[in-house]
Amino acid sequence: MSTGDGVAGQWGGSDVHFGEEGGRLTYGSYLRLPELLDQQRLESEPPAHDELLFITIHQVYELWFKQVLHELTASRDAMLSGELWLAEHLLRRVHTIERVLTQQVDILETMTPQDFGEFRHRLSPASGFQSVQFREIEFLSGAKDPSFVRRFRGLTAVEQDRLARRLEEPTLWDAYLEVLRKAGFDTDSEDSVRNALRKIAGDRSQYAAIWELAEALLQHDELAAAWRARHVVMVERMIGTKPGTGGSSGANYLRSRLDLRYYPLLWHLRSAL
Ligand code: HEM
Ligand SMILES: N[C@@H](CC(=O)c1ccccc1NC=O)C(=O)O
Repeated sequence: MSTGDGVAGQWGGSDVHFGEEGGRLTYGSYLRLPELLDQQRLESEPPAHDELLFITIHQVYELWFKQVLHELTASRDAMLSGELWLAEHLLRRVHTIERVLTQQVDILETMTPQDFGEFRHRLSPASGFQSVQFREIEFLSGAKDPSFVRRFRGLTAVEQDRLARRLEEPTLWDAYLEVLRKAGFDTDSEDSVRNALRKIAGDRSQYAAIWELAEALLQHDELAAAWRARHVVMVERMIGTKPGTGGSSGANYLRSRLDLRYYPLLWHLRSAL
């Protein structure tokens, strides 16, 4: 309800107080800011100046991972229910978030290796390798690899359950194959899928929605690859060839993951166009 504030009131005049109507929801209570802003606890003692940045960056990543999972799950479901425009719309939002995720590396790179060294030794054996949401995104996208679940240490029951469910449920690629089947294509073998993709690519006016969806999936794949590439170069800049706190060989291990692609058939298609 309006309080009928005048111009003076709009600029903070004494008679008008914004945000007091009903006296219930506020900016801080809605966004749970007291809780959110109390979650940055440093391990270093005395406190290392850059550790707040390190924690904040990772927490922001995890918030965006949560959003990405929300959108990818809905995109997958939209494909399964035949709402192709919605599936594509949500994937495009994911692309925008993924670009931000890669750009965020710039912020972390304002930290020098010396300043990282002030608290790095406190982090072991914790590592980004243990990010459950990151692995959920990989599984949901199509790169299901149960060996990662076995290699995780210290997962809570809830986290174990989340990963187990992601291993069971359909991936984005499974959903795309369902789209192909509904459009009348045979998907029984890899060869038949290749043929379907070639046909779609060769007749975009007839298969516009299915083609654009494939392009959106490929874009998601490319943006994930760009993050991996950016991350490993940052790692080399920060720790050179040292082993990782998570127990891997470090940059060497990360380089072994650079060739990962969620949708190899969409990439192979390129050679046939
Ligand atoms: C100073 C910055 C960073 C360094 C030096 C670093 C280093 C590493 C290393 C060495 C690994 C291999 C696992 C191990 O620890 O043995 C790793 C994995 C990983 N890191 Fe980072 N990291 C940094 C920042 C980040 C950030 C900001 C994120 C964002 C969430 C992140 C996410 C990950 C993920 C998801 C993995 C697993 C990758 C995979 O298995 O393919 N890292 N990191
Ligand atoms: N694995 C990194 C440490 C690190 O970056 C990290 C440590 C704890 C939680 C998240 C991390 N981020 C990415 O791996 C290292 O070996 O220096």
